[in-house]
Amino acid sequence: MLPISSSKNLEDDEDYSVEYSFAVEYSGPPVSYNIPQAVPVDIDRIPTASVVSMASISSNLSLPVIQPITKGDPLKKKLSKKFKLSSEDAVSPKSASHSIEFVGISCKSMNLSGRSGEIGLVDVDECMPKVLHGVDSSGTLGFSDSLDNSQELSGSSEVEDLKDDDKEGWDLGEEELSSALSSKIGEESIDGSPRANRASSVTFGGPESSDGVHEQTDHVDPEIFKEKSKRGILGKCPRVLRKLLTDSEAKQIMRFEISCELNQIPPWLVYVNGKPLSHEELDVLRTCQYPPKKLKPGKYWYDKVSGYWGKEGQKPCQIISAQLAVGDAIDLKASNGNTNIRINNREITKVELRMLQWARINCEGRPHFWVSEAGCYQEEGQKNVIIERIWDKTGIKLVCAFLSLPIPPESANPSGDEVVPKYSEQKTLNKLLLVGCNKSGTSTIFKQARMVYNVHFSDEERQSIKLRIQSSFAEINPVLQGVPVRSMKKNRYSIGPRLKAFSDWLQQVMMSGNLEVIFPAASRVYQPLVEEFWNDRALQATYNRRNELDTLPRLASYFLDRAVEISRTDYEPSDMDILYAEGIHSSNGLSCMEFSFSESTQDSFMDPADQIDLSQRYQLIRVHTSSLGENCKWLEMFEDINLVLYCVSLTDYDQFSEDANGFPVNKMLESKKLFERIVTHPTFHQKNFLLILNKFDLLEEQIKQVPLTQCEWFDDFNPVISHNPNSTSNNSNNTSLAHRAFYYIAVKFKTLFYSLTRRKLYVSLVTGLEPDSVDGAFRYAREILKWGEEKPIVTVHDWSSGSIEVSSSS
Ligand SMILES: Nc1nc2c(ncn2[C@@H]2O[C@H](COP(=O)(O)OP(=O)(O)OP(=O)(O)O)[C@@H](O)[C@H]2O)c(=O)[nH]1
Ligand SMILES: [Mg+2]
Repeated sequence: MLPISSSKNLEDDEDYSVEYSFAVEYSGPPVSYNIPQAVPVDIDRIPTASVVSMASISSNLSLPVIQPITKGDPLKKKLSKKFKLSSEDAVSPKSASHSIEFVGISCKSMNLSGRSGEIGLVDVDECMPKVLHGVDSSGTLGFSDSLDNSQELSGSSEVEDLKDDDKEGWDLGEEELSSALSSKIGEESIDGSPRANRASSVTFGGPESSDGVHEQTDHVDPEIFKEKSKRGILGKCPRVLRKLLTDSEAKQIMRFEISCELNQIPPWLVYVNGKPLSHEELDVLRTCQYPPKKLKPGKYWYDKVSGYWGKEGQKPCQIISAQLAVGDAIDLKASNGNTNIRINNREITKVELRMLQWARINCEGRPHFWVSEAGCYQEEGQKNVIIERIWDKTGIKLVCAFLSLPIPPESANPSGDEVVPKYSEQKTLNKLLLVGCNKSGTSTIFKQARMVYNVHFSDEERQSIKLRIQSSFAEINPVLQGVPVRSMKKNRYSIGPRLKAFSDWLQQVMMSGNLEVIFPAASRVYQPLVEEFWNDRALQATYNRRNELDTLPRLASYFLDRAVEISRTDYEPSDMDILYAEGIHSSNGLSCMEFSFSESTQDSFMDPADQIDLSQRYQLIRVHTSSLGENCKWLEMFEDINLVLYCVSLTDYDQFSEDANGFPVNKMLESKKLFERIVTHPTFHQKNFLLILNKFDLLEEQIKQVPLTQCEWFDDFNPVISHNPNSTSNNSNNTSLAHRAFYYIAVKFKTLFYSLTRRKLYVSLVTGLEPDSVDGAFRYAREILKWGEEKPIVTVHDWSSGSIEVSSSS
């Protein structure tokens, strides 16, 4: 039936979607199914509402207050059904006012206007934002405390009721509202179990959890879970409210929402060491110096002695203030550890054990430790032996950062040269481990990556780098001066007595180990001398023959060219200086940084399906082999690494180092041995490896002088023979020779890797000193990670067919 039009012609009426129906009572023969009952509509009882006053929240924001719907209205029943009120809720207890609260939202908001008895939809533009507050169980509409203005609504006795403690809040988002009103959906929107109502929060936001990710629900009280997921949207402004209000108004409302008493965490939903908290305990917890961050309802454990705090069954996530009178005594299995090692009567988790091992705390014999708030370890039964404060150990904070373990709150902003990256959720991080033999170039690649991905050096870091460069420069000078003097003709290479004295003094200072302390001041005093020293004919003559000096590191050339500038007090190291400087990360053999990729031109040519999410975070951990311990036993700390980058210097084939007994070992063979050890380490079982063949620029030079066969592993390298008759091999071209050598070495490692793991090794050709080259290698690493996600079991690649896939950016 079409609507009866009183004032308009049918043709003018736009809304043909409105349908009416009528029903008559069935009076036919009996049927086997239930016949729908028609409930007659009593026109007089259709609810009406009208704006009775304007409630002001602030000077420039007022919201219309709507007249309550009268008791026993059919609409009330309809609404309660839509909102799935349980029958007890719908039946009105005399004084309790259960309020459903929602903000007049959605582009079509509900207009319960005036007394004409019509309910219609109007455009938002035509009306003020409506706040429809609560149909309570007695059928009243009104404000709840969250707007904190119930006083202003005097005159309405129902409003007074809202001050009762026993209020019910509901999340009602725009979708629910509009759909409830347009009778499209209903059932799934709101759940109203009585206890949950007591605890549920009052929100202006939509019902969906902000990040769309819910925490693990098993073994979690459904009540806690519900409360937690609702809490996530507190203070988050729904889209529509943003459209309706100005920024500051919306912000103010959201602030009200957060501070509203009803929205505070119900203490009985926060369990600490198995016991729900009281109001007082929650207060203690919230107001202590270092409270738990973003506390939500849930089950937690708390170690009162040390302040460690975590979710039940999980490793610690924070260190809060110690000695708080909160919760019961801690349970041995609070964090679900299985290490047999206890800290303050809690069995610790595997990662915590790794942290202790890294800190070189002896964990043999299943010790039980007492750990103080300050981080002092004491073994039970050994009263006098107190191990130094764990937080004073070098590198420990870095270790915690990549193990995602908490550090003490007061040291969250550390000083000194330790860079502690911001803690990120483990699950979103892709972890890359960069490792290689001595001088393979790992720290150069690490520093280069820092520059490429804009992980800036702090002022403190720059300062310590500056001292390091200045002092290592000072180390070079005497070497340069001392060595040739003995072996070369005196008249040409010897220096004058004054400079000799200076050089001797430097050497003395170096031996005393005080160079870094003395040098900044010394550089000011001696800067003219350094300049003179440098310009000295003898030194220059020596410098010109620097290639003959084993003792002179290659990088010395770079710094010697800048000698005068570096020895100035106001010298600021450039990025290039930092890149070339050695020993910057050597204090603990461990460096760690987080980065993400910026968009590159390469990416824009990619198929959108292949493009990689730029918000992905990566963590690069560089570890020096000396920190891996005997037989690389500390590698087990890195079990959650996603990709191992193994770095090899291509020039190692003719270089030697000394083994433990003082015998020379070819460095390439040494690197091969370490590679085998790491690849076969149980921690890295089934992990992907990317081999970084580094220092290609140097290989190009070196291969002209020294054949690759110098290393016995490469004795069958024969670049003259070409299996492909079509290839125009040009062996006089050294670049191509270096490339051939690179391919050959890559295949050697691939063969080795395959024999050890039956898997494919990825290879990347790199020149660590070139940013694009390093960037290329990391982008390749990113692709490998992506393939790993798509097909977790990597198929074996047939490298023997002659095809070798490499990422080459040199
Ligand atoms: N020419 C050239 N030099 C490089 C390259 N990569 C590293 N180097 C130099 O090789 C030397 C050793 O590099 P590092 O990055 O310090 O090596 P490492 O792996 O950190 O080794 P440790 O110092 O033992 O920790 C440094 O002098 C670097 O400047 C490269 O690709 N080309
Ligand atoms: Mg280094």
